[in-house]
Amino acid sequence: MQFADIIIPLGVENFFTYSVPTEYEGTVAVGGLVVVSFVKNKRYTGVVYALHSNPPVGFETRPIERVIEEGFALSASHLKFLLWLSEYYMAPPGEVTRAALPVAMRLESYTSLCLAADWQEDGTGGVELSLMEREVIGVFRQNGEICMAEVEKLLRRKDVYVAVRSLLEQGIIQVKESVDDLFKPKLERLVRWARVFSGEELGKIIDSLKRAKAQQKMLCDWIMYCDEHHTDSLPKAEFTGVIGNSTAALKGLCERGVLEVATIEVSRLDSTGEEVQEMHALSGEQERALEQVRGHFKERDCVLLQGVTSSGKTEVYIHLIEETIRQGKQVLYLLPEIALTVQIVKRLRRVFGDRVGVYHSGMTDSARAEMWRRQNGENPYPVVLGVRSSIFLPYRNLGLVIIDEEHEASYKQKEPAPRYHGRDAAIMLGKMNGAKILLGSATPSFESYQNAMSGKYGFVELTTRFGEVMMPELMFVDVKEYRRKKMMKGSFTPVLYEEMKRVLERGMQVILFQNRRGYSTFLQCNHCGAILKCKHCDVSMTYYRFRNTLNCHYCGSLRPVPTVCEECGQGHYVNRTPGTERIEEEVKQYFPEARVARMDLEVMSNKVKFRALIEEFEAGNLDILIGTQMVSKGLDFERVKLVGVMDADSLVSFPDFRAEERAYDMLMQVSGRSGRKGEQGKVVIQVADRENRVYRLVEKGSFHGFYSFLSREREMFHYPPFSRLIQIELRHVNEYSLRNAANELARKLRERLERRVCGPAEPEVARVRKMYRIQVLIKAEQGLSLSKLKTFIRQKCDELLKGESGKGLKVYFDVDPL
Ligand SMILES: Nc1ncnc2c1ncn2[C@@H]1O[C@H](COP(=O)(O)OP(=O)(O)OP(=O)(O)O)[C@@H](O)[C@H]1O
Ligand SMILES: [Zn+2]
Repeated sequence: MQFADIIIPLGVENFFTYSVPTEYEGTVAVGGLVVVSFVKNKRYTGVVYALHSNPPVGFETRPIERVIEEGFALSASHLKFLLWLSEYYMAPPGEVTRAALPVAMRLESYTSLCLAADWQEDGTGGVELSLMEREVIGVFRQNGEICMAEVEKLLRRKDVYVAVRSLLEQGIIQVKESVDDLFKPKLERLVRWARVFSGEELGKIIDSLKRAKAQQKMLCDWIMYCDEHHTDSLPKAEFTGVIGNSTAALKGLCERGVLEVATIEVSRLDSTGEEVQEMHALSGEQERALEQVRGHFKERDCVLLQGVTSSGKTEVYIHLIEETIRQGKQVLYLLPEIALTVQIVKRLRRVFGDRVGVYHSGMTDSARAEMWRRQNGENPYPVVLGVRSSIFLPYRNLGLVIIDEEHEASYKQKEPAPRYHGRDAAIMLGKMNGAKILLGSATPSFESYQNAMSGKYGFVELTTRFGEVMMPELMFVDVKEYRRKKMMKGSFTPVLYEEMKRVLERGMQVILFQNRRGYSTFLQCNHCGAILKCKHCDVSMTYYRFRNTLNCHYCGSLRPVPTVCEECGQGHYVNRTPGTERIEEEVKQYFPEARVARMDLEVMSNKVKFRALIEEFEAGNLDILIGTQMVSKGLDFERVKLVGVMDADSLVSFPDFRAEERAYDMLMQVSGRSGRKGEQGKVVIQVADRENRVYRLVEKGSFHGFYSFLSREREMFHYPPFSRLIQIELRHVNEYSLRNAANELARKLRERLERRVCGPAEPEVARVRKMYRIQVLIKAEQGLSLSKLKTFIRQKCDELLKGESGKGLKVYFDVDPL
């Protein structure tokens, strides 16, 4: 008899052994997806970890219920990579699998399902439904939204999985937790010419429409549009927006056989159809850099490309991508945030057209599954552009991994586990696949820079901006002084105000950077000074003026603003520190003529809005863009001549050993948006703490100097890149039990690890979702075996969990925390 060890996509340790029914012997393979029933007969889609013939002792195995079609099996190397992630980041393999597979692929008993909104009785496209499928449809019709376990219960059968899956694939039912329907071909309504008309014919038709003015106008507009845009069709929604929204007129034209509304099937994966263009020729310096990168790749896997902002790193990448795919290999191009994909995808598609696939969390689940299946199939995209989760896609023949803006903290997955670093995981992915890895940044992370300086990575520099453009002029302005003299205009010093005026008068653009979101970060009582905090988390709530509510960024709870102070009952709440919204309001007051837009998480959550915003700004239809760190990096706008940093001190003042590195990066990056083409740009940095050493280091402008200066301290205090960190976080509803447990753990760990153990310490936010949190940090010097260390830590945590203080305790690991 054959047995299979299965990874269940849940946060449980271990593998689970199932028996392989004879009918499936030979079909079940390592890496394959199978359906099994787990605790309480709930069904899950698991991954086969190993096959063997050793019956487990002490319990009866249950059989694998079903093997999922091939298109979704993980390759051996893919599985190996996931297991490496699990091991390195101390996350159960199930948790890694959960992160790796799109929801649509790991259908499980709890997944909520319902009938597709637009499904109608005759919507099967002529496919005959099985009896079981019809029964399942019946259950959904009566019950609305239910999960698979309930379908099984209602039908009193255990074998509904096949039917459910088949209905899912036909788009008759859909997964509720995903926005879109699953595996269902996406349909789009298209307005187009009913047939080809000659100019003469059209003339006649227009004449004949004399008494149907609306139709005549619509037709004329349509003809003009088609001419201008070299097109002959338009999605219905756009047609309504661009040409006109008179349903009657459109209907009239259709009835006359001039236009038609067709329903066509489209892929969810954006495609362009745009014509591809030649790559830009590289400048002398870029050519030299490319040559050096190639040279290093002969000896090393990893190269760090440090290029000042607007030096054309992206152009160098493009040349490398071209070479790689010419050799028939794949490229993974990683970016830290979705925000940056908008512009880069355009630049890549201009050169590589439809050979570029995009993958990120903003896509619907079906689109992600479609992409997954495609990459696993015969005709995968040669180039994948995506955020950190793209490391989970299948790769056939990876030749190059590019990690752009490699210093970005947003590469790190924070919650939920696995808490992996996109950059580091991608490096490993590249190595496991024998690919070359290029890290790029204007302000490399200390970790990568240290690797470059020690010779572990190749190191290549671009020191000038493309096109002999000058680096921007930096102006530090002391806010305190202007406050004292009462010369501030709201949050603007006269210096920034005047510079803005000058730039706007010349028809150029301004970016204002404010490191916060919301109308103001917090509300404070004007009588007793109490700060309004979240009731569940130990953190101040953010005030959103436009809906007059408070929002907790940690647990997400919302509440209205109390009229009197909850502490003293006398004062009322006033805004402190201005956020992006408040800056926007002030800009409107001081620059009433200017066209202003705001870009922050709020706006970002809407993909369409966000893309439109970037396009508007690019096209020059906006004058001022106000934003949080999203505006600070990677974006490439020609006409920005001034960047204003509203409050630089807020960058420096975090209680974190990386705060200064981050502040430096941020200031360099945001400055990098100014004057990227043509004449030199300016940057006005408003500060109160003028003497801060970070500002002095920024002024000096030497990254190497900055690194040398700060890395001495890092080395002295055993911080990365001179050590590795592992953070253990404990959570409990009871603060007292938590403290006890944490002290006990720290004591146990100290027995062997001694001074490498720091804490327990309360994190900045000591309570989240009613759970108290406390952290113990382990510093591991170079040379210490990490895997032994992890085994030891895990062992001590297990002891703790099994003991008296383990009740109700939760333990989380974060390896290389940021
Ligand atoms: N060889 C080239 N030919 C034509 N245009 C170029 C060339 N190199 C760079 N550019 C243009 O200069 C601008 C800046 O280049 P790019 O965005 O690649 O810089 P970057 O180094 O990636 O900057 P950042 O670090 O700020 O993201 C872009 O608009 C790019 O199209
Ligand atoms: Zn909260």
